[in-house]
Amino acid sequence: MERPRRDDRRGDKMTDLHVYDTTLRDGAQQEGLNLSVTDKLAIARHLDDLGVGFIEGGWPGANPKDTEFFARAARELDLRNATLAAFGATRRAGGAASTDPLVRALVASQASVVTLVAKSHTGHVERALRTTLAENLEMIRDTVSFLVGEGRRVFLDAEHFFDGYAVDRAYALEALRAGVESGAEVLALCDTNGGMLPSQVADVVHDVVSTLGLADNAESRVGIHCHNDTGCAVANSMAAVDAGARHVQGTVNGYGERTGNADLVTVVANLQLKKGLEVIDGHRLAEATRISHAISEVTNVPPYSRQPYTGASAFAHKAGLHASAIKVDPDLYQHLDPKGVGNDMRMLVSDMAGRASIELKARELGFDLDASDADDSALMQRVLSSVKEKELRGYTFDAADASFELLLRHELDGSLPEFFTVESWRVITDARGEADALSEATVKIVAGDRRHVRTGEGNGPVNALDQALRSALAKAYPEIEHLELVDYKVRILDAAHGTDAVTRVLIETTDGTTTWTTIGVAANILEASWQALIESVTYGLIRAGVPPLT
Ligand SMILES: CC(=O)SCCNC(=O)CCNC(=O)[C@H](O)C(C)(C)COP(=O)(O)OP(=O)(O)OC[C@H]1O[C@@H](n2cnc3c(N)ncnc32)[C@H](O)[C@@H]1OP(=O)(O)O
Ligand SMILES: CC(=O)C(=O)O
Repeated sequence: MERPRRDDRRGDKMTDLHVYDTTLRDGAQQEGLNLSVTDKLAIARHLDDLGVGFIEGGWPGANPKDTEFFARAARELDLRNATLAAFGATRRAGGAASTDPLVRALVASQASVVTLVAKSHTGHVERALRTTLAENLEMIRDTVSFLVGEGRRVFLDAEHFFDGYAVDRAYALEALRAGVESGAEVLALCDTNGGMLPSQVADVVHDVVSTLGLADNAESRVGIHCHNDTGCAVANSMAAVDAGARHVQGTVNGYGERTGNADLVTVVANLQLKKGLEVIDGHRLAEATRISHAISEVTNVPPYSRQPYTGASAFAHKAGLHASAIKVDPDLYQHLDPKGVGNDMRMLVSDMAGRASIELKARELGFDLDASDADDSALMQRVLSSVKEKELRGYTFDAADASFELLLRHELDGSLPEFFTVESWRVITDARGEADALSEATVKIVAGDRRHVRTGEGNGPVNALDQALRSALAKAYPEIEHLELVDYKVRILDAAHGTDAVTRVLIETTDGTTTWTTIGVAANILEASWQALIESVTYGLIRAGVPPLT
């Protein structure tokens, strides 16, 4: 086995600040997030593309999956930017690091960096470890020096550091000293319970840096690891860096135990784009939105639309007043150019829109309208009135871009391209004995010069309608085969009316490259679904460039 080189400095970036990712370890401690070895390898590749300095891969020896991850990583991962770190704990009380099976597993992982969680809070030493304060310091010294002797760079995660500092500052600092004196390169101060506020973090980090003499050029550095229980994980990380921390930990999308960890992308973007510290290559930061979403695909946790910088709504504008100023200069309502993090500005059209919103949205969709032209201006007013009137009835166009585009096209051309006419549709649902209920739909349409009558079966009425409609259109429009319904959402509006309430249906469709959403609103759930289905198909055929009947 090739011995890892302790002088491998790949994780050290141009600005002297480590960007240390723990998505695969602390991120994986999030409720409901479960990664296979293959998922972890895929995420590691994304993190390397993002340009982080270190990727904490997991805890080898603690479970077979993480052990296998490191074995496969050694064979399969060709990291260009990042260094892989193995996470583990100091040795057991009363034992020896050299014979501790979990410490040996860290060595066997072949990772050149080992991050050790160590106790620095007297109460945790006495009550959780159930050992003496002196033995805990010995556990740190023994484990760090053993791993350094094995050629590893050792980073120390001082667990519950801030709480421990409040209870017994001298002991918390003593735990760090034990690490430094044994060769630990990083002393990451952990806000394990996530209860700190930025001013507290700043004061403690400042004290640690000055008391232990760990300012800029010292061999060891102070790091920060924050949880988000006060909603301050990012702010606390920033405060720590301001106070002298030179190693910052976090996870992509803020995954982690309880309320999560500091979102590393937000921290990096703040450091880079707000404070001018080049902590990762600039062109890599411009991939951040794509990478954050790609990682969401792997974790199967839907992306949070309001995630700072990378969320779908991070640069989406709904209010008419905002749009009218953005028309003059996007900077008037944006804190930076979304391109810096690979995101895009979007205009949302709703009942809060004004004519400027319609003009900008139309431009985003490829229609050049000019507010100074009287005809265009009148058209924008008609579209706006139609949007507002429909939103009053339950439509919501900011969630249904494709339906808005159809409405706009209708106003522009006086009608929509007609691909088919609907004669009738109906659905029956049949339940027999213990078997699951099945639905059957019949659709009668005219497409081209022929009438098509088709039935479709499905596990629900909308599925059956979709099947029947596709079957009826397949001959005239073979392109329909590429369209797939990927999501269906129903909301009952004004529930106070019970079954008389209005139903809003949103349907998301894909053609394999793009997805779009259409909307239907009606008293009857099937009628609302049918409207959304018809718009989804119409939009799909327009996108595919299919010539209409009219
Ligand atoms: C703050 C953090 O998030 S740190 C990361 C936490 N992550 C995890 O716990 C996930 C992986 N953990 C595991 O798979 C298991 O807990 C293992 C394999 C590590 C240990 O499992 P077990 O041997 O069954 O022990 P168990 O989980 O019940 O208890 C943890 C033991 O580690 C000890 N321990 C806790 N922290 C440390 C430390 N920093 N150094 C040494 N020992 C420690 C505890 O005192 C306890 O000892 P005990 O068994 O003598 O009571
Ligand atoms: C080490 C770690 O994850 C913590 O203290 O939160």
